[in-house]
Amino acid sequence: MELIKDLPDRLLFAIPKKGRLHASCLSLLEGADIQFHRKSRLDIALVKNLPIALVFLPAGDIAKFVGEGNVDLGITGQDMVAEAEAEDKVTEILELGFGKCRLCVQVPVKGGATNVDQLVGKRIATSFEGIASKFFREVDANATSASGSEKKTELVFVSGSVEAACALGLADGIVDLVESGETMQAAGLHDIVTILSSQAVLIASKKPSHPELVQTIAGRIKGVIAAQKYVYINYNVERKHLKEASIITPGRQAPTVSPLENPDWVAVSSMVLKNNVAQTMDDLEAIGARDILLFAIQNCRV
Ligand SMILES: Nc1ncnc2c1ncn2[C@@H]1O[C@H](COP(=O)(O)OP(=O)(O)OP(=O)(O)O)[C@@H](O)[C@H]1O
Ligand SMILES: O=P(O)(O)OC[C@H]1O[C@H](OP(=O)(O)OP(=O)(O)O)[C@H](O)[C@@H]1O
Repeated sequence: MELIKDLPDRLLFAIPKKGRLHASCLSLLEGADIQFHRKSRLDIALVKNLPIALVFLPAGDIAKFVGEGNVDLGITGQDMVAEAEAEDKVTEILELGFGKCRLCVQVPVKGGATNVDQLVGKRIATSFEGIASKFFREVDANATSASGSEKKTELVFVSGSVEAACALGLADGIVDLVESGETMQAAGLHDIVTILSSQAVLIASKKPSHPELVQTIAGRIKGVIAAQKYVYINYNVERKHLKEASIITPGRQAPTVSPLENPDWVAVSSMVLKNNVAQTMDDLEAIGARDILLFAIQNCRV
């Protein structure tokens, strides 16, 4: 942290130093033209073309540091923000669309609890101590008011490989992240409750040192994300089908319509959502559109 004190004129931007979010963060930085060279094993890198210093930190620490104002800006998971109890201490600027997962209560498929009430008084292994204890305090309190018995669920802290805890006899259930469900299934577990859904977010401290730069970075990152979400479509269609075509490809404001030499036809171009683009092309073909071309958008501001 001493080094950071030597960087008063730069905005401090925290990036997960490894793990699930690291690679996507690097490609966002590249897309936003935030140029830096990270020297081997150094966790601070000066950005060449903007007054920013990147700080590479564990994803779990980023919410805390942004919340306390030690760094101005950061990327981490919403789960980490909740675990650090930093929801009110940071400004969530933007959901980034990657790192999507759910924090779930998981139990053994064979012989495990079928609902969380059956876990009252049992042992739960997790690395999400804060969220899990808050959740089970409530479960315990509800059970107490329903039955009068004052059993407390015991939390067992483990820092990784949480899914192994039940098989090792350490716990009767776990609280951990699920994305594809492969890790959970491989461990013979299934989820019975989702405590929260999460994705990576850009967060800022309440009083960033360079508020205008925060806006610049947010705008650039928004552009990169929008560019990943949309493609640009261009096609020719008979003028008499323009109304239907405009419904299929409405664009963000309206489609761009250009006249052709043949007055019965027009050329249309529009941004369309990438995840539905095959259906969009099928629908255009069905109304007689021709020469349908699709272009990747490298970057945009929308
Ligand atoms: N399987 C997954 N799919 C999608 N996102 C995930 C997945 N697992 C974790 N994440 C997201 O990535 C964040 C960091 O998870 P990761 O497992 O890389 O962290 P870690 O190993 O605890 O962190 P560290 O790098 O500090 O050791 C999580 O808080 C969550 O938001
Ligand atoms: O549902 P899935 O797609 O299988 O993903 C879930 C797994 O991903 C995360 O761990 P990760 O693989 O990042 O390793 P870690 O446990 O070392 O953090 C999480 O802790 C789960 O174990």
